Amino acid sequence: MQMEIGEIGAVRWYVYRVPLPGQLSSAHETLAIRAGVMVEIETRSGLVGCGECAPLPAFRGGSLEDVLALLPAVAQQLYNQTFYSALALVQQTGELALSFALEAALLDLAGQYYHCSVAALLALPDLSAIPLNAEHRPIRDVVAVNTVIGSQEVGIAVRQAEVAVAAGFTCVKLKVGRDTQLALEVARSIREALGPAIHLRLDANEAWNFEQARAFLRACEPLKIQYVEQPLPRDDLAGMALLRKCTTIPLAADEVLSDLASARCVLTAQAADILIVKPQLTGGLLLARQMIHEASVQGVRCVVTSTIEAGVGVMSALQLAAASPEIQLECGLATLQMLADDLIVETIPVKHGHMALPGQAGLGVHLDKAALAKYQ
Ligand SMILES: O=C(O)CCC(=O)c1ccccc1C(=O)O
Ligand SMILES: [Mg+2]
Repeated sequence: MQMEIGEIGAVRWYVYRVPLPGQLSSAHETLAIRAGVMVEIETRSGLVGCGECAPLPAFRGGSLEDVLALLPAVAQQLYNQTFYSALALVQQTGELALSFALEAALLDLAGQYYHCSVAALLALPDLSAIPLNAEHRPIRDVVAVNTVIGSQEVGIAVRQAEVAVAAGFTCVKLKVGRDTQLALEVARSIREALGPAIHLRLDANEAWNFEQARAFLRACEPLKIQYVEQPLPRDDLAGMALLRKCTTIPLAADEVLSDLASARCVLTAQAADILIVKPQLTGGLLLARQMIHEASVQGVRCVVTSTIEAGVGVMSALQLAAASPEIQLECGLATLQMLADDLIVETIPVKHGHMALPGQAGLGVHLDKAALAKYQ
């Protein structure tokens, strides 16, 4: 059964720049401002879907300028298209972050049309045959999430971890820099301060070479580390595969993942225990869903994270996590409070280390036009 959502009548976009008042430091950079573009797709019947494109070229992928250069032509192509032909078009824009945004907007429209969440659509085995009148449900309504602490001085990191745990988080992700001695000291201090029950994961953001990573992981073994993200440079799949054999701490792949092909390379090389799936950077929710499925079939667990986008991007990623039965680990979605504004009308609360779907059709969020004007 094909959908009758109606033809696309308008595509609009809003460029934004939002500060991160507290900044976020990693081995890559210090993030102080986040720039992106919100998109809206409107059907001739008056449904409006939204999506968010927030490239992060310092991490991977193209720039916002690349996206803005492409967007007018892609928008032009979308006019008068029906749902499935539009979906096929947006999956190959040439910029993964733009594909993510436009696909999310289309899924938002489809969810509104079918009175179900985007998570429920993503949980369907086949989107090309959405059963009419079926009861569409997501896999779950609530997703467990971690807090994230930037790389910084020991005392500040410990205090931030304690505040997060007092607020109900049971999983803390710590960014660690190039200095493995300092990284060890911070990890040890946080473990001592929080006790043994809290899940503690580390993100090295490619900071180390093989010998540094091996020594660090060995020293970390008593600290009950949940996993370490991207200890080695992204290209070093062989190094990752070898490092996995040298430690009992699970290793996660992040920077190395872009499209589905890159994930398949990681799986084939047995280079990770866990994939960090950032739908903003992998080319869309449907592709990310496929990535999670293929990883799980091969015994590799997945974590969905934001890229510190505003509310539309974070909600898109939350819908993906809620649609994925394979995901048991806490997801990296509790990042909105780092931004000066979430640019949406709704708020997406984090309660006791969990984030809930809004219980609305589609994505369940709407652009805050006043906030977009303020941060344009
Ligand atoms: O995982 C999280 O909790 C937050 C997401 C995050 O850390 C991140 C956000 C933007 C870019 C890179 C990364 C990363 O995981 O390295
Ligand atoms: Mg990471």
